[in-house]
Amino acid sequence: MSDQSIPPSSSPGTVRTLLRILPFVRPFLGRTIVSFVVYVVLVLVQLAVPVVLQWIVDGPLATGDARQIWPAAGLVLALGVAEGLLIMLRRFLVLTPSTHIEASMRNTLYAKLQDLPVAFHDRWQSGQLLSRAMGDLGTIRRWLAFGVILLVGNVVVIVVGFGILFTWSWQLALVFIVASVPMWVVGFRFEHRYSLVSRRAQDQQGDLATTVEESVHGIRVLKAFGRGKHSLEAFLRQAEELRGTELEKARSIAGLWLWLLLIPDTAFALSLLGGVVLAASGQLTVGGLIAFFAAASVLRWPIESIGWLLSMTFETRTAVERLFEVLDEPNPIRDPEHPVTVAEPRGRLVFEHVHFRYQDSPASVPDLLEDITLEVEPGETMALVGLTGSGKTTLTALTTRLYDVTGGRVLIDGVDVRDLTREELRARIAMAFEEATLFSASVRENVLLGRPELDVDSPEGEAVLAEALDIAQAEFVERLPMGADTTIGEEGLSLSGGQRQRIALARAVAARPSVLVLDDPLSALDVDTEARVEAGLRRVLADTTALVVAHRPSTVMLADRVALLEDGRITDVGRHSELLERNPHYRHVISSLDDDRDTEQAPQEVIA
Ligand SMILES: Nc1ncnc2c1ncn2[C@@H]1O[C@H](COP(=O)(O)OP(=O)(O)OP(=O)(O)O)[C@@H](O)[C@H]1O
Repeated sequence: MSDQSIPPSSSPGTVRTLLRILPFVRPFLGRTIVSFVVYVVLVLVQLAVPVVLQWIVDGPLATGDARQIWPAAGLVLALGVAEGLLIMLRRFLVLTPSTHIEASMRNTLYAKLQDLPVAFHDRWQSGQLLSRAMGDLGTIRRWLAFGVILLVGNVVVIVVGFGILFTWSWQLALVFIVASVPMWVVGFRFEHRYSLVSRRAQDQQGDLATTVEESVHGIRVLKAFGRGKHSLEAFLRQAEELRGTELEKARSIAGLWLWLLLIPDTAFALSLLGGVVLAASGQLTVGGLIAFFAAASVLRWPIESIGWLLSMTFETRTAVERLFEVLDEPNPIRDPEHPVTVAEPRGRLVFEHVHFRYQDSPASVPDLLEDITLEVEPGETMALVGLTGSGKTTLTALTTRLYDVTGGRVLIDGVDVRDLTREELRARIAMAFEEATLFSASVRENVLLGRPELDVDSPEGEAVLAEALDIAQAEFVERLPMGADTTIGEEGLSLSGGQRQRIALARAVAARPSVLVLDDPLSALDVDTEARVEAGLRRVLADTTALVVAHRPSTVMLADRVALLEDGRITDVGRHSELLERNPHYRHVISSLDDDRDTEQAPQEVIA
């Protein structure tokens, strides 16, 4: 089971949980109530047929008055037509609201996922989120369209129906009701068992979705390492587990069904016995007896349906719980109540006694970043250098609040980044990562992602695009089948690692930020292309502040100054040549970078 599950026993009751979707339902509450009323009227119309029957049997049939038969038959026909029309009306009324409600919940969930910080996404499996956005919301929609209306409607109808039965014969009605009581006991016992197993099944579906997603994503690795069979076996194990849980669910429902069929049948049989005795002793008319059983037959479906409606309701409760586990997730990285704006953006980036530790790191482990103080002046390019795992990527992530500092401050142009709205902050600082993520959209849309104010097809958009592609040396775009309009990303054309990185770099450049944060975005490029990209970047970086994580000596050469990160601390800052001269650890890092990444370039060339 996934980490995200909570045992239903520790969660609030079913009704309270289900009521949480009320804000989404409220705009359609009127229509939902009307469809509920229509359903109750529908079943009451069905219940009216036995009343007419009784009247026919005890009236015209008993007296032999043929003239009254026709109006009675006409009434039964009218009731049948009314029933058909009401069924149509009910379906029409429920379908539109339920799809709207599902869409609005899905939009809210998506917006929440976008808003939640990276730390949340670090913890949650994507399949679990996917299964909530698709499967769970579908379950809620089906319940809103049919489940809740049938459930509440059927309960009302059962109560009214029992009332009618009482007016015909209180003795028979009593027998019928008493004999039905065990059904409610079975229903209550079912709730707890079914909630547990239904939660487990929904979590396992999420885990399975994660496995499918991961293996589709990592298909190359699986094939390259010949792990397809192993991965299939693991998948089958998980699928088998889910099948077992689904079977358990089905068995649980089957057990309930047994009682839900057996009990009304027994109640029926007992009242039939009593009815015959009452009719024989003259305490009940024949018409009354027929009407009683006709009405009891109409009540059979509402009584029997309670079983699956209950299971549907408990499944929906689980779906609602799973939905709100995400929607309730607090977001510590929020916009300030009284945001400040940077009056004159110049691009001065300052880390002031910054501390940081990941949320899940044990208390015994020291902070990952300790007392970082670093000033990057406007227009300056600062390279961050350190051994692998020293915290370079983490430090860059603090600039745009992908994570918040746990101590100290990050300032841009003198303003704490937490005092700006996230929108303003992320307009001031653009990032490019080593792992270039592209979206299923055209090259143009991917590159201009950070310029929402620009019409992508306008001449201005075209100019920004051309300049950014030129700086990133992404001239290959012209040779794509539809140039910059070619769809790339998962649904489009596959690009090489280096091509992807250049598009991502162009995206960061096109955002025209005051500060550019580059986390080793040139790692997949060959030396020649890297040199050309660097020349292009030098033009941009001349008036843009840049913080560049360097994994290659050649990237270090791009920088005005270098900050050396050693075990989470900045231990030296200075020009590359100065550091080489005075800092043995720097020499060690540079030569190890050289060995790791740049075997084709001699160390002397770099140091020179
Ligand atoms: N999301 C995360 N949650 C918990 N720990 C993390 C997370 N991301 C990174 N770490 C840990 O933080 C440490 C520093 O990682 P970071 O990626 O910042 O180092 P780096 O210097 O950029 O490394 P590299 O040069 O290999 O890219 C590592 O020990 C890593 O395991």
